[in-house]
Amino acid sequence: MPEAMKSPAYMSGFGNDFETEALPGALPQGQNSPQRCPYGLYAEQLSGSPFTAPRGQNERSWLYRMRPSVRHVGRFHKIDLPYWKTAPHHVDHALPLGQLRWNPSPIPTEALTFLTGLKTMTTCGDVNTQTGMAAHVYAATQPMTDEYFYNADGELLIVPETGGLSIATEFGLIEAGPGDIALIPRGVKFKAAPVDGPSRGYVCENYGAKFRLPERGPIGANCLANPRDFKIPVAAYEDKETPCRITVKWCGGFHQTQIDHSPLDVVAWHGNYAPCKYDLRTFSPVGAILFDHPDPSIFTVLTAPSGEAGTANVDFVIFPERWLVAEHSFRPPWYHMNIMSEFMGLIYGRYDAKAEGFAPGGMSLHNCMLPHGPDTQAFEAASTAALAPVKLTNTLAFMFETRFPQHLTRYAAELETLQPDYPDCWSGLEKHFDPAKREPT
Ligand SMILES: O=C(O)Cc1cc(O)ccc1O
Ligand SMILES: [Fe+2]
Repeated sequence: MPEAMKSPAYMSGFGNDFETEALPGALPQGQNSPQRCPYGLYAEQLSGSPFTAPRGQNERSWLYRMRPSVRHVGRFHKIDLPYWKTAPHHVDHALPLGQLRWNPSPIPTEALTFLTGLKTMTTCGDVNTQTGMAAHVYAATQPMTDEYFYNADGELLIVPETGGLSIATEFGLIEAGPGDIALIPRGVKFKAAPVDGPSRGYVCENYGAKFRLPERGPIGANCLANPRDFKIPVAAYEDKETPCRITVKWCGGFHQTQIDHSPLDVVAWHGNYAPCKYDLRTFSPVGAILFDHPDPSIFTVLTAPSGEAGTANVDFVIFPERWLVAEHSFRPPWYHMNIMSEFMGLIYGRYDAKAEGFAPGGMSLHNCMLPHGPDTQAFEAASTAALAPVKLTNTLAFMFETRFPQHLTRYAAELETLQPDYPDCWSGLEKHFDPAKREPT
């Protein structure tokens, strides 16, 4: 009988209704809640949407476990995770408004877990009204061995950039490396361990409605993120009777409880509320095949709606490898100001609008209505380049784009990796206007 989760195995399909059992016959058939469950398990429902949510958005799973969650979680004491901040979070730094960019933080040498190594860069919205999000960075050098966590405040979209994470959840084991994302729904217990050396990356904590696949509209039934490329773990459990700690994040506070066993004791489960992983390199981009630069919404991998049509609580957008073929066009992003707030990171390679200064593991923040666009070098190169088809290779940037203004934490404002001269990247954009000369030079 497996006592610990060893190697991951997955099922396919975003939001499907799955059933999986780690022991034969562990999953009750034909009903959810038999008088007595197989193997002496307890039945427990985990609801990710209100019971009465419309069928298409109704999300819940049934878990068959050694002990109900009430035996894992309760009798808390408060703990402090001082770098993990939650909206609404009052501004406690002196940094004025501006376009911001940070170099990557060095990988730490001290012992940090995914939890203790997580630091908040921005927050927005309000966790109490289940709106908004937080953008975090994490650096983990140590596994969460007998430490478990769940987040009542939102789901976690984890974006590894260096090293990978092995994430043991109640639903089974997920491994995610650079180029993958992992999505851990609100309320799902897990522990994370770095694999391949220390792991560094980004996290979007989504306080709002769960991430879902965007509509494809006239694109049709295929391309962008295809549902079958989302991988959902098969059931796997720990049967471990050792002292363990569970930390719960609840409305911005951290609460801990001690137990004498592992909470990852789910032997079988069925339902459509489950963690998953996705390889961003399986995203099939659709773009401009004749001229002009489309809005980046064509690269939306997942969207968390806000309730107002087309106005996301947060979109997760990527800028993957792709061909640039547009004729008589300025191919990089245009200069723009946006009502939405854009937090960006780089997983590998270079970003075409900022070939220098935006490094893997680094970040930028272009907040609500703050102008930005290609740096001087990128503008000049793209304005004069021969417009042959060009493949952008070795590049994977992403954006957490939210309808809410993003407020900087003190940690982010005072980070020594903040680039004080970032706005200078546009200072070479000179006036070329000449009323006597219509033809561009
Ligand atoms: O600002 C950015 O670099 C992100 C971005 C990319 C793009 O192609 C169009 C708009 C946009 O905000
Ligand atoms: Fe932008």
